[in-house]
Amino acid sequence: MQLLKVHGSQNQFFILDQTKLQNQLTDEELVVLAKKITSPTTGILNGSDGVLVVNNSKQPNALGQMRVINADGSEASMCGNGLRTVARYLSEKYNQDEFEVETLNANLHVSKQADLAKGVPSFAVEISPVKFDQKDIPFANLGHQRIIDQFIPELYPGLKFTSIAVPNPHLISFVNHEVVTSDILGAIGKALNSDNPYYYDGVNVNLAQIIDKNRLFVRTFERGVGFTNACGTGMSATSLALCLTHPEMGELGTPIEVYNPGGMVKVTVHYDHQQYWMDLIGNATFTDKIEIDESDLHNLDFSKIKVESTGEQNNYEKFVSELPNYNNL
Ligand SMILES: N[C@@H](CCC[C@H](N)C(=O)O)C(=O)O
Repeated sequence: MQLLKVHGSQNQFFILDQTKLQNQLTDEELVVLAKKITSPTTGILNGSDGVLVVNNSKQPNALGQMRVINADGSEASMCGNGLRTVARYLSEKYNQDEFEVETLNANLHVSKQADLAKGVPSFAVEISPVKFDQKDIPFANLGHQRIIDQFIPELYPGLKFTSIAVPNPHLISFVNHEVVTSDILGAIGKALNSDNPYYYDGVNVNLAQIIDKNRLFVRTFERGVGFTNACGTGMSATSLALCLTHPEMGELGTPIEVYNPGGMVKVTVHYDHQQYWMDLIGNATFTDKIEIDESDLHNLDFSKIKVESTGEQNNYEKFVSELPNYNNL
């Protein structure tokens, strides 16, 4: 059995293709596997942010199904960076360049794109459905049905927030460089992802600096994970928030470059039939192939694994070294 270690903008995952197993892992086994394999101490290759589970899809138009298990064992409805890597995996498995992938709430369109740089494969993935209402995100006790560019001192004094489900839940604030690189992200992220009266299911928290027209730098504290190098749905939700709250800086229908601590993606925000949706384009990098016996996978025994590097990480690092650096953390 082969696992893959992959990343999109250094948002790290293991891909587990359940269709290759004689006996598929149960949901309970997936939870304990995710908790162990993603940990920097008990996991493989310094862990990851989550596990992407590939299954056959029963939907007629989808080439496969992706489930997203966060590092803490919770299941997310979507993962934008992860979907790019699953899109590449299915594209190579079935030799198709454009298709749909079933996710928890929707079948999403994906397509192979030109390499971002030499040896840096790239995919575009649809981010939708987009929702704004309290019940769809969800949040409570904030005195709003929708949160779009509102000061909410209960969440953090002096910052304006926007909250969007894509369909996993996001909270976004546009801030200056000092704030984006400060420990405020951790303070808000930890408060809203532990027992709290506002985001009672947790929320992905994104702080964004507007660098220029159609150019952002975004840091994310992820629900079920913590600090991450990048969050694809977060950067997509933040690009939509930019178009809504700062239309002079973010244009619908035009690629927005979103820099993050792990690299850069491009997000195009669309508005059709009274619905928003986004295209997220970025790398889909496979760093390592991991051979593990199926029985060892069930028993969570990583002691006999064989790891083979793909060599793609060097290409990715060269690509990142040529990007402008807005990080300065
Ligand atoms: N990293 C992801 C989002 C993963 C899910 C998130 N932790 C949640 O629980 O909503 C991305 O790239 O979108």
